[in-house]
Order: sequence, then structure tokens, then C-alpha cells
Amino acid sequence: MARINFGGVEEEVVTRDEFTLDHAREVLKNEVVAVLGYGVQGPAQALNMKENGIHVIVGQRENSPSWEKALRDGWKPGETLFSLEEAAERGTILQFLVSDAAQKITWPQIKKHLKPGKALYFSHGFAVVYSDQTGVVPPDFVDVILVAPKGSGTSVRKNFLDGSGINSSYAVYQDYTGKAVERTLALGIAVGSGYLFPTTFKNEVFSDLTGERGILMGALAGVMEAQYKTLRSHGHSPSEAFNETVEELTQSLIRLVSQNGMDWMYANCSTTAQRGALDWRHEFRKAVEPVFENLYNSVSSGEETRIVLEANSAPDYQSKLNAELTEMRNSEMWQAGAMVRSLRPENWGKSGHG
Ligand SMILES: NC(=O)C1=CN([C@@H]2O[C@H](COP(=O)(O)OP(=O)(O)OC[C@H]3O[C@@H](n4cnc5c(N)ncnc54)[C@H](O)[C@@H]3O)[C@@H](O)[C@H]2O)C=CC1
Ligand SMILES: CC(=O)[C@](C)(O)C(=O)O
Ligand SMILES: [Mg+2]
Ligand SMILES: [Mg+2]
Repeated sequence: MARINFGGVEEEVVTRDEFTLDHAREVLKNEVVAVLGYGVQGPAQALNMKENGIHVIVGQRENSPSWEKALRDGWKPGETLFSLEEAAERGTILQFLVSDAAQKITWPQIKKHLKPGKALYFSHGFAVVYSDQTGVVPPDFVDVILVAPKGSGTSVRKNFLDGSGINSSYAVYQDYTGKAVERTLALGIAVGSGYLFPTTFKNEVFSDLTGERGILMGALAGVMEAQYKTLRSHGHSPSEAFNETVEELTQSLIRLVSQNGMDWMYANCSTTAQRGALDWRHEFRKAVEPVFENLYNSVSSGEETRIVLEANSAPDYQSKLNAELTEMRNSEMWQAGAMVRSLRPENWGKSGHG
């Protein structure tokens, strides 16, 4: 494990140079990894592991869209594709990758198939940390481990295919076999992580729920909407408002942040922009700090979990969710966005504008 200095704080990080894929294969050579659930993370982790030479089977509800997707991806019913319970019975490592809400529902079925020495693997601390709400309390005779890729399953797969990797956090909640850490790291490398950083189940879920509700998704959309609305209310055209709010960010500036940090992005903008951004940054921070504090409290109290589980248990959940996403897609701002995207030279002739 390498000790790495992150801005003055030392942390231990595992890279795939240290924990090689060959070593991961050795650790997992007698294991059958059952990936339970084939939604977003399931396909990415299952395919990456399979292509890395790990013995993988998939468990998924039959006659569901995800079952069809598993067939299209080449998993064979009766050989490598089974019902959830059949796969849970056959697997020695059970990767519980149905949605968090479905983990609560399917837990009684899966639990039956946990035998001494098996490992129960999560990509989120959710089910275990909020066990008072989910009922997921693993028996004491299994390893309980976590590898949480810090990105969408789509990126887990895409980065694997282009030879890079995603970063993931890892944690051991319960070490029954004495080999839980080795198993966790081997799985982390096998699913395509570039490096792994340690966490706990609780820290993983608290930071993940905060991040996705915050800057990664919730704040991102909310702040963009606020700026777009302000520009529009002062008479700016949709294309101008969208370009100055989203397109310039995603096509140019955020890429510079990704490459070399915020100061470097600033340094590559005009001195006029730099002066204003350096001043206004403090205004924005002060304005949203209380919102983030409320958010964190809502995560740590279990309120966010309660909302998620309640929403997911509604019979019309999927149609309500689709309606909300459609409303977003059909808003003026994101319709303008679709048109702006179609005007990117690489998209000419593909759709939208004539
Ligand atoms: N989506 C992502 O990219 C990320 C997800 N995670 C975590 O990975 C885990 C899996 O998440 P996703 O892949 O997003 O899940 P998902 O929402 O795509 O659902 C996965 C599967 O759950 C199955 N499912 C849903 N309800 C069910 C039920 N009642 N009975 C049986 N199966 C049911 C669906 O058929 C689907 O194949 C979660 O713990 C999530 O928090 C972690 C990092 C990123
Ligand atoms: C992609 C990811 O890591 C998220 C945003 O936390 C999630 O999908 O839950
Ligand atoms: Mg996340
Ligand atoms: Mg998440």
C-alpha cells in the first residue's frame, strides 16, 4: 500500500501496479463471483471481471429488461445467467448490485444462500449502514466487503475498454475468513479500478449521498438552472444563456479543471474573468454552505434514505421518475441544449438542425 500525501494529509492508496491483475486472478482463482442485478453497475463490473479472466455468473430477475440486456451481452441461461436465487446459491462471492431499494426487498431471498466463508459485496454502504430501515443485517459467518466505483457504471465500462480505469473506494465491514481485505482488493482491481482508496461503509454512504445530491448532480442542475433563468429574465436568448451556462463549461472550462486543477483553468481565462471569479467564488460559497450543512444532516439522520425507500416502494415509481426526467428534458433550457449539442461540428448531420 502506498502512503500518499493529499494536500498535506497522508492516506493509504492501493494502485494496480502494486496489487496487480495477476495477483487478483490468483486470489480469486477458486471463487465464483455472482453479480446479482444487471442494471448500471452490474453489467460494467461483470463484463470487466469476465474479460479479466475471473469466473463470473450473473443473477437477474427473469423476463425483465435487464435479463434481456444480459442475454444481449452474451450471458448464457443455465451456464452463466441465472435467477437471483440460483446465482446466489452458486456464487462464493455475492455482489449485491440490485438497486439499493431492491436490496431491501430481495434480502430475505439472498440471505438464505449465504454459507460460512462466502463474501457479501456491495458497491454502496447504503443497505448495511441504514440496516434499521433496510433490514439488511448480514450473518456473522460471511465477509462483508465493499468496492464503490466513484463514477457511473457507464464510465466503469468505458474507462476499462479504453485502457484507463475508474477510482474506487473500498472497505471491510466484517472479516470472517481472515482474507476479506485480499478478496476486496482483488475484486476492486478485477472490476477495473485504477486505484483504490480506503473508507468505511458509513463514510462511503455519507459522502456518496452528499456528493450526488450536491455538486455532482443536485447542485449542478440547480445552479445551472438559476443562472440560465437569470440571463433569460434579462432578455438574453436561449442559445446565449445555454452557451454561457453549460456548453462552455462542459466543452472547455471543466476539462481544464480536470486536467490541471481550478487555478490552472482560471489562469487560462482572461484577467477580467479571473478577477470576477476570484471575488464571486466567496459569495457563492457563503450562500450554499448552509444548504450543504442541511444536506449532510439529512443524510446522516437517515432522512434521505427514508425518502429514497419510500419513493421506490410506490407502485408508479418508474412512471413518476420518467415524468420528472421528461420534464427536465423538455424544459426550454435543456431543449436549447439539445440544439446547441447538435450544432457541434462533430454532430452535424446526425440530428436536430437541418
Ligand atoms: N448507477 C451507478 O453507476 C452506481 C451505483 N452504485 C451502487 O451500485 C448498486 C447497484 O446500483 P445500480 O446499478 O444503479 O442499480 P439499478 O437501479 O440499475 O438496478 C439494478 C438491478 O436491480 C434490479 N431490481 C430492481 N428492483 C428489483 C426487485 N424488486 N427485485 C429484483 N431485482 C430488482 C433491476 O432489474 C436492475 O437490473 C447500488 O448499491 C448503487 O448505489 C454505486 C456507484 C455508482
Ligand atoms: C455514479 C455514482 O457514483 C452515484 C452518482 O453516486 C450514483 O449513481 O449513485
Ligand atoms: Mg457515487
Ligand atoms: Mg450514489
